Amino acid sequence: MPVANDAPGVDIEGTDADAETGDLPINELFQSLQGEGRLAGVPSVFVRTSGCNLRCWFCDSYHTSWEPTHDWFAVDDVLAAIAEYDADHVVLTGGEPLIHDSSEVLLERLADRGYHTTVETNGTVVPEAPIDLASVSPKLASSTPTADRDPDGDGEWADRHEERRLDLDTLADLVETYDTQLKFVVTGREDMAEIERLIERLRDAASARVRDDDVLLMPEGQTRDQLESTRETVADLALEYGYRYTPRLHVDLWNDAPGT
Ligand SMILES: C[S@@+](CC[C@H](N)C(=O)[O-])C[C@H]1O[C@@H](n2cnc3c(N)ncnc32)[C@H](O)[C@@H]1O
Ligand SMILES: Nc1nc2[nH]cc(C(=O)O)c2c(=O)[nH]1
Ligand code: SF4
Ligand SMILES: [Mg+2]
Repeated sequence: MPVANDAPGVDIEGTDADAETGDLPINELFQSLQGEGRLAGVPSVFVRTSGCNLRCWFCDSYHTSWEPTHDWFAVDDVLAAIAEYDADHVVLTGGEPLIHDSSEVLLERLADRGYHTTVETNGTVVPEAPIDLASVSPKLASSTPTADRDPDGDGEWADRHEERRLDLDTLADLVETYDTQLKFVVTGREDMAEIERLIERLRDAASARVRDDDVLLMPEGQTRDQLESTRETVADLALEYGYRYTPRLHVDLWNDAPGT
């Protein structure tokens, strides 16, 4: 599916056209190897919705967050596009896929058809839908688009991002409801205190167990060159703290090429 350039805007709360028509704003749909997390290396079809309720300064999917582009597709057409590929695994990502009500419909239909589903989410929304692996990436303070790091202006999103990025009850609800991995984008050692504190609070708040194994550290970097300077530090931190390390296989393999 092509990336559209002149589609109508996406309401950041996900309460716009999709609520009325049941359509989803799709930025891209492609097959690749899952590049991140527990299922890294597994051939998967990626469905990338457009629109996000956050604005990480480092977002590697700029055209779903800072400057969203998409075409609107009926859920049935998304399913037909997925069926074109010989794949058992589907990854629903974005943008933030769970701001769209129709993502729940898509996930129901994918489960009916026997697909294994992973949802890549920032952990601010709890859906009512079947998900095999909730790949939750809670956003740390180092993700906030302060004026000096805003890719698109002068920090006008910083306060909203800061207010929304973490909600402990929502994270607890997610880990209680789904098989969950917690995948943190790590920019450096400074992030570790916040991760440790968050995991501690989540363990207190949630009735489900959160194992060290469920916590993954992922180096920040949109390109091979950027990863070159972060990956070893993050690998060392995983060893030091006893959490998992996850590579960004797709970036190692294909750099920042679209549709990978
Ligand atoms: C584009 S996001 C879409 C899903 C959801 N909005 C989220 O953030 O989890 C997909 C994954 O890429 C990660 N990511 C985005 N930009 C990144 C970067 N510059 N370096 C490393 N990971 C990044 C996110 O944390 C998330 O795990
Ligand atoms: N190959 C590949 N693996 C991924 N895992 C999570 C991705 C995402 O953008 O959510 C992603 C992606 O964009 N490409
Ligand atoms: S939450 Fe995900 S899609 Fe949204 S800006 Fe951050 S990385 Fe990008
Ligand atoms: Mg990606």
